[in-house]
Amino acid sequence: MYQPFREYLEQELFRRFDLQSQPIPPGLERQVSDRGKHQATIQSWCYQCPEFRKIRYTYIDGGEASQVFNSVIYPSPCYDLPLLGIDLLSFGKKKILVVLDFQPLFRDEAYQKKYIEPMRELHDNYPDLAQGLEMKFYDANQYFSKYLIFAKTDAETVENRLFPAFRDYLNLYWGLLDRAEPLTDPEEIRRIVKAQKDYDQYSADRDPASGLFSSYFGHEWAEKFLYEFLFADASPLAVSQSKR
Ligand SMILES: C=CC1=C(C)/C(=C/c2[nH]c(/C=C3N=C(/C=C4\NC(=O)C(C)=C4C=C)C(C)=C\3CCC(=O)O)c(CCC(=O)O)c2C)NC1=O
Repeated sequence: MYQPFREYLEQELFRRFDLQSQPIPPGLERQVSDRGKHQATIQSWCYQCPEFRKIRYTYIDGGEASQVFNSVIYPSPCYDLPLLGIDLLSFGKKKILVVLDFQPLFRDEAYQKKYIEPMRELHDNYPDLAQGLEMKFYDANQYFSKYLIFAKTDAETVENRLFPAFRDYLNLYWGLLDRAEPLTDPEEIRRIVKAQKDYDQYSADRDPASGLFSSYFGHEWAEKFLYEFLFADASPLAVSQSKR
């Protein structure tokens, strides 16, 4: 269902950037689950280039039971650009949740003006995809912008509305990168390294997918996938481990 989104992202990346494949820890790149009623395959890709220190995306194909396309693009720490975050989910055809955002590293006004305000026009063009839903797992004020795409929707809207929105948001993101001036002050660069690391820790601790991974591929695999691939700069919390 979301394969055209993955293909489009991939084409854009290869066309615009000089990508280098990055290794994915053994066993995490591809996995097949027979645990559920339906077989599910999870596959991931990882690259880097001078502009982006980590580009990762994952596709879960569980037939009609589950289709997921998830991606995070981390700019090189000499750019204070937001992360590009994509989470497109479909469970059993009826439950379709789509999220797409430029995930801000900082919340000051200058940052908002520079990176978030430019999203406003797109956001306003897609009111059906920007439903202002409440978040249960995450804090909407942390690492999310006010102009994100966040909708509970249907397959037709995914095809006819989300796909053009996806192209528009991606184009805007590449444009922001084009206009961004690389930082040279080591202090400023360190601040970005830290902010991206904090994002990983926050996201790993709250990721609503960990139960899904565990149910398909087992707890051990799920922990490894979360802390060694998806959010590799996060460390497992003692508390959250004992909770699980
Ligand atoms: C392969 C990894 C991966 C998967 C499969 C995944 C799935 C995933 N994301 C979810 C919600 C969500 N996901 C996001 C957003 C994001 N999530 C992101 O990983 C990114 C990059 C964004 C940013 C666009 C939001 C905002 C929600 C709703 C959570 C809430 O209500 O708090 C949910 C809960 C759906 C529900 O029952 O309501 C799942 C299972 N998350 C993952 O990280």
